[in-house]
Order: sequence, then C-alpha cells, then structure tokens
Amino acid sequence: MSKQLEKGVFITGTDTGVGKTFAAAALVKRLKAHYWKPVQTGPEEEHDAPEIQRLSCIETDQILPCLYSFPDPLSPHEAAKRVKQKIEFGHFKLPDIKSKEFLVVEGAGGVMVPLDDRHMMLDLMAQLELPALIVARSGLGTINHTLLTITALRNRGVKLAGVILNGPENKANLEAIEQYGKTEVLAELPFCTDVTPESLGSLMPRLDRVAQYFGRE
Ligand SMILES: Nc1ncnc2c1ncn2[C@@H]1O[C@H](COP(=O)(O)OP(=O)(O)OP(=O)(O)O)[C@@H](O)[C@H]1O
Ligand SMILES: C[C@H](N)[C@H](N)CCCCCC(=O)O
Ligand SMILES: [Mg+2]
Repeated sequence: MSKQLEKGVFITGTDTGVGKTFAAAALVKRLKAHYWKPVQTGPEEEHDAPEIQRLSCIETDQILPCLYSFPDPLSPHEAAKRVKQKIEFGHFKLPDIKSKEFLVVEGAGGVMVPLDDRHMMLDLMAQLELPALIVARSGLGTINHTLLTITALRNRGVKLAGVILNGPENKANLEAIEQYGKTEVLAELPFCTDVTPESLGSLMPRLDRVAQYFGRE
C-alpha cells in the first residue's frame, strides 16, 4: 500500500448518524492525531468533541475548537440562519499543527450538506485540501449511498482515501463498494454493545490499514 504524506484526513459519511464520530475517535487514538470539527450543530450535550475525548482519551490540547457552532440540530446553513448568522466559507483554513502531527477533521452529516448559499461540505474538503475517508453503514442500502457519495466527491475533485464500513460484517457489500466504487474499504468497525474507551481500544488493530495508508503505523 503506498503511503500518503497528508496533513490529515476529512472524515465524512453517507449520512448523519452513520458513525463518523465513533470512527474518528478510533482514528484519533490509533493515529495519535488531533481532532477538529469545523462546524458543529445541535445542543452542547450532543457535541462531538467531548465524545471524541471520552472515547479516545486524548489530551484536551489535541482537540481544536470549532469555527462555527449553532444550537439547532440542523444542516449548518439552516442552523446558522435560525440564529441570524451566516457561515463565512473563506474563514475555513487548515489549523496550524506541527509538522509531525496529523489532523482528523469531522464533517457534519454527509458530503452535500450546505454550509451557505453556494458551498457544501465537499467544497470544504477541497478548500482544506484533505483526502476524504467515508464512513458508511455496512448493511442494506449502503451500496447506493456510498457510491453516490464517492461520485459526488470525485466530481468535486476531492481525493478519496477509502471507506470505513461501520456495523455488522457484510462481505457482499464490501466487495460491491470496492468493485463499483473503485476504492478500498480500509477498515470494518463492528457494532459495539457498549461504546466505551475500552471497546474502542479493542478496535485498534482494525485500523492498521488506515495507519499504513497515512504512514502512521
Ligand atoms: N460501531 C458502533 N457500535 C455501537 N454504536 C455505534 C457505532 N457507531 C456509531 N454508534 C453510535 O451511533 C450514534 C451515531 O454515531 P455518531 O455520533 O458517530 O454519528 P455521526 O455520523 O458522527 O453523526 P453526526 O452527523 O451527528 O456527527 C452514536 O450514539 C454512536 O455512539
Ligand atoms: C444535527 C446532526 N447531528 C448533524 N450535526 C447535522 C446533520 C445535517 C444533515 C443535513 C441533511 O443531510 O439533511
Ligand atoms: Mg459526529
């Protein structure tokens, strides 16, 4: 597997609630990375960064502050409107991290979630010049959702690192996504009855190929 010397990876998904935060927590732990959620929507008790820290046990200074956070659990463009604010797309810049450090960035929802009247989540990936890693459900319906997501990313010129399948093992869906998506499923994360630092820790070997891809074994 060729090593990609990237500053980080943008964790996106086929939907909201597919496990981007769950996978990002595992990746932050396995890659010893920093975490950044540029745009957060929803009430504080549902924010992703605290869940990342709870599960990965990374230091507080490894979690970078959101650029935008809005209280309503909605698409960022709408959540901003509800509080009479607008997202200034030009403000999104890759945060300064040291040369040997690595950044796991998590989007909100899927790739075509609007940020303002013109820009979507996939435009943010392009602006940050980070490769995308798609978190997808493993079960029925995921082939279509994942191939649509891949197509949207490629049409926007976003580099695709691969896919993480989240949920019960499904070999047929994995093979279909690799064949028709011309990509690799770099990790399969099982359903964990208890979402704890311990259960997350047991998943580390499953992320070895992601670590190899980014040269962060
Ligand atoms: N493999 C898993 N095993 C058990 N629970 C999981 C797993 N993956 C995700 N979950 C749970 O499913 C819920 C949604 O997951 P998560 O918050 O990671 O989704 P998300 O894609 O980050 O959503 P959002 O778009 O809101 O950021 C959470 O309660 C999470 O703990
Ligand atoms: C509120 C939720 N947890 C996410 N932060 C935002 C998801 C936006 C989804 C928009 C859409 O695709 O309809
Ligand atoms: Mg999340």
